[in-house]
Amino acid sequence: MTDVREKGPAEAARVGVLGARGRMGMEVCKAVDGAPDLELVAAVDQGDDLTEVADAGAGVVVDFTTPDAVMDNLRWCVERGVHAVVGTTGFTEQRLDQVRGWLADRPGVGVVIAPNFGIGAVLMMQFAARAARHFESVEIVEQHHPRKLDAPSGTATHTARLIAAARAEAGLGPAPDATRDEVAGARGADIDGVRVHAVRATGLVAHQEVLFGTTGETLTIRHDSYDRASFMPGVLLAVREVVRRPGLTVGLDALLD
Ligand SMILES: NC(=O)C1=CN([C@@H]2O[C@H](COP(=O)(O)OP(=O)(O)OC[C@H]3O[C@@H](n4cnc5c(N)ncnc54)[C@H](O)[C@@H]3O)[C@@H](O)[C@H]2O)C=CC1
Ligand SMILES: O=C(O)C1=N[C@H](C(=O)O)C[C@H](O)C1
Repeated sequence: MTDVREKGPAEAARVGVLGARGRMGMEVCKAVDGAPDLELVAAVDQGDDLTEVADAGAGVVVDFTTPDAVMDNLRWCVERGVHAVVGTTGFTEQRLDQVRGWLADRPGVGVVIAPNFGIGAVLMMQFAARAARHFESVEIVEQHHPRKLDAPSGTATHTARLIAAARAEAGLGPAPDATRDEVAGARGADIDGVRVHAVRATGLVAHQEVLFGTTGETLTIRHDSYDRASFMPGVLLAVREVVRRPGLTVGLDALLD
């Protein structure tokens, strides 16, 4: 089995895309194709053989598939020394630990997993984490196109966890809420004590509001992706950086600093 660490930088710029016929995959193929320093060498979707990626000599794989498919894909990449950039959702702490376990056996391999590659979305999450300790109330409303398979979104889940950690560190208890759910789900999902509401509507792409409240004031932090092109600068940044970052990197934050 060829290991990417035995390959030169030219091979590391050879990119394979998994989920290539999906909404994000198609956009990634276009972006990689248009980047002068990168070469699209494999475009794979469900039913295709992953060995296409190895045969094409891809040094980096980008995965935008489904939460059901991504773990097998990622394991396949790590075992073959292929760096991976992953946008697919569904990463629990348990899944991240599993990836860390695979990487422990392949110390030169890099994996970047980001719930959102939009630069504005990354900043929105950072701003929300910063604001969290100053407000007793917080709720998240994520809004997406109706063909999205999962709810709540990976971005909303990640944001909720960041906010919950910041609230715990600041010694904040649960947000005040005397409401009784008359209909199941009326108050949204509870992620680490943060309420998350998922809206699906035709015309939307990917949007999120974080609403904070305290005595006499509210703060709303909102991000909108109107086009999947918004994710591409972040994806290309990760493709270029992942070869220099062995191990697991979660989120784009470290790559933007
Ligand atoms: N991190 C980020 O910035 C973003 C993440 N996403 C996430 O990316 C994922 C994909 O989103 P979309 O492109 O909208 O979905 P999509 O449903 O349009 O595309 C998924 C594609 O993966 C293919 N696929 C399924 N199993 C496969 C396998 N085993 N091997 C190869 N291909 C396989 C499907 O046939 C489909 O073409 C979702 O989890 C979504 O939440 C979406 C947008 C941005
Ligand atoms: O499915 C999508 O479209 C998106 N998925 C990601 C998520 O679940 O957070 C990122 C973005 O919101 C678009």
